[in-house]
Amino acid sequence: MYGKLFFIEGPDGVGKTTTIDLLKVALVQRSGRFEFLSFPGKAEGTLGAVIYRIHHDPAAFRIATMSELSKQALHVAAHLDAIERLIVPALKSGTHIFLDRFWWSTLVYGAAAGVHQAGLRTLVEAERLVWDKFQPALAILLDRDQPIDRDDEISSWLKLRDAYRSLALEEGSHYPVEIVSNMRTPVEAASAIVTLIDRTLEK
Ligand SMILES: Nc1ncnc2c1ncn2[C@@H]1O[C@H](COP(=O)(O)OP(=O)(O)O)[C@@H](O)[C@H]1O
Ligand SMILES: Cc1cn([C@H]2C[C@H](O)[C@@H](COP(=O)(O)OP(=O)(O)O)O2)c(=O)[nH]c1=O
Repeated sequence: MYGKLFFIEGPDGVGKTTTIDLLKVALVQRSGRFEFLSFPGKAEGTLGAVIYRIHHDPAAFRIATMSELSKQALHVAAHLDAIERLIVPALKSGTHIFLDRFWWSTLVYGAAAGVHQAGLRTLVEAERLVWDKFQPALAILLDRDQPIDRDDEISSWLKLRDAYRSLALEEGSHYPVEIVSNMRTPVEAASAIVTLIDRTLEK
């Protein structure tokens, strides 16, 4: 049987990494193997690692300026690499996959940067085609009304939050989507997610 695909989304500083660290511990006892991947990942020797560095430090690659749409196209390239090389083979072998981010981030961060909307949607469409029959079994949108430990301008951060919430509503008609509050302790948020995952695994 194929593994199930899970992911967590949300703007920077909402608590994804912290929650995932707790989920890794909690899900060890579950039947079926879980693999946790940051999407697209930044393991040395991968396209994802190079694109992560280009995103955060373009000057290191002697890139003086870069259009925002081309930046998102690089993200999509790294996603395609991870999907084809790692994720789909793992799902086919029966491993459950839990991703830190999904193409939702491409749409949300691209839109926030003001990129050409039809161009962005078309890039993401290529990625959706490559996911093929693998629909997410459960998408988690982690939610707060403010980021933690980040200097981001609050109004920009709230726009990202709203964009994620709208996307969650839109995507919820295609596969299960849950908005989980992180306005509580990390352990409480993680245990709410474990309950949702257990319910999904029982199906
Ligand atoms: N529920 C929570 N309550 C208090 N602090 C939290 C909570 N969740 C995460 N944090 C803290 O918030 C900061 C950002 O969390 P992080 O997991 O790195 O977010 P993300 O991966 O979404 O950017 C970290 O300092 C983390 O310790
Ligand atoms: C996945 C993805 C992330 N991003 C953004 C979100 C984050 O601001 C940034 C890197 O995200 P992330 O992978 O969470 O790494 P880190 O928290 O270590 O910086 O890239 C995009 O712009 N497009 C995408 O497709």
